[in-house]
Amino acid sequence: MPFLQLILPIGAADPAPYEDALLAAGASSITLEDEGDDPVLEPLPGTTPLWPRVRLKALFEGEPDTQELLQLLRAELSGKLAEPLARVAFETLEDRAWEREWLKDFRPMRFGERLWICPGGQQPDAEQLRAIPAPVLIELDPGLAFGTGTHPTTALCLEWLDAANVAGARVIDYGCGSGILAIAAAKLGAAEVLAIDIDPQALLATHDNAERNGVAQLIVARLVDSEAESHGAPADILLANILAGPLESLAPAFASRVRAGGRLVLSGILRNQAEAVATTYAPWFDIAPVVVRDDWARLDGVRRPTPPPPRPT
Ligand SMILES: C[S@@+](CC[C@H](N)C(=O)[O-])C[C@H]1O[C@@H](n2cnc3c(N)ncnc32)[C@H](O)[C@@H]1O
Repeated sequence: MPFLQLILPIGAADPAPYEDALLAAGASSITLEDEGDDPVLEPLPGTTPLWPRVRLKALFEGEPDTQELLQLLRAELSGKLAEPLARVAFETLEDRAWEREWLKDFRPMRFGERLWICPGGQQPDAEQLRAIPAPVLIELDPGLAFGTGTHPTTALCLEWLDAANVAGARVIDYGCGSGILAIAAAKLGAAEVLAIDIDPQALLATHDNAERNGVAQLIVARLVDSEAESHGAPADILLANILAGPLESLAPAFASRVRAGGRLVLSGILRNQAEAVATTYAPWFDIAPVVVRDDWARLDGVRRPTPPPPRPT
């Protein structure tokens, strides 16, 4: 299936409303880049720019009508917010081009002390491996899904997993993409992992990668809708590398899905969005100081016990 890629330069404006509008219009993934040399737009009042100029790239499955898509986005973004739509561009990505896009810079990479992510068929140098007491190798082909480790948001989660004790844990990977975090958790000793996504391609990739790594029996992959009504016991660890907007909306749901004392890891958050996301989660979680890499922030926290209801007087 081809993908339509929408390229939207937003200058120095806050990306959050554009991410929300693109998700509402059906985007299955969004990335942000430094826009480089394009002309500058004025920052909106009260916003802090991430880079001097930012460009969003959003992927839509199939061949949606670009005029209808623009109408939807205009309806979501009124007034001054809609101005950058005058500079929007579209391109069609065939499946194979999209796969190559993720794979082009993909070599075995190490995260933390032990974790190696290896693209299909490649191995780290024997000498590099000898230096590590108990290396954990993950063979990965992201297929059409996000998650190779090359993105700082994924790297921040992999490093957290490497440093954490996940042995015997019940883990949720919310927004699993390629399954990279679910598989890392399983290979580091998690007892079971529930991998959830809105994108069927992500579930396929997670399933294939779990089999490739011999951990398919530990990982259940589910579409978000089919999973929502039937969730089981609260998890020991919930990881979610999505975007700030959906993470904020999901806070009450995540609070109900992590046991008291359980751990939460949130990624996909821009540095300047971290404080707002932390505040949203503060009613349920003790949030540790933010960890930042290349303008991306990771938040992690521990679920506080829910206080018992007040006794009737
Ligand atoms: C940035 S990728 C992360 C993939 C992988 N977990 C990683 O860390 O590299 C975000 C994934 O979350 C999924 N996603 C986005 N919004 C979601 C939502 N509201 N519920 C569930 N999954 C979502 C996307 O389809 C995508 O596969």
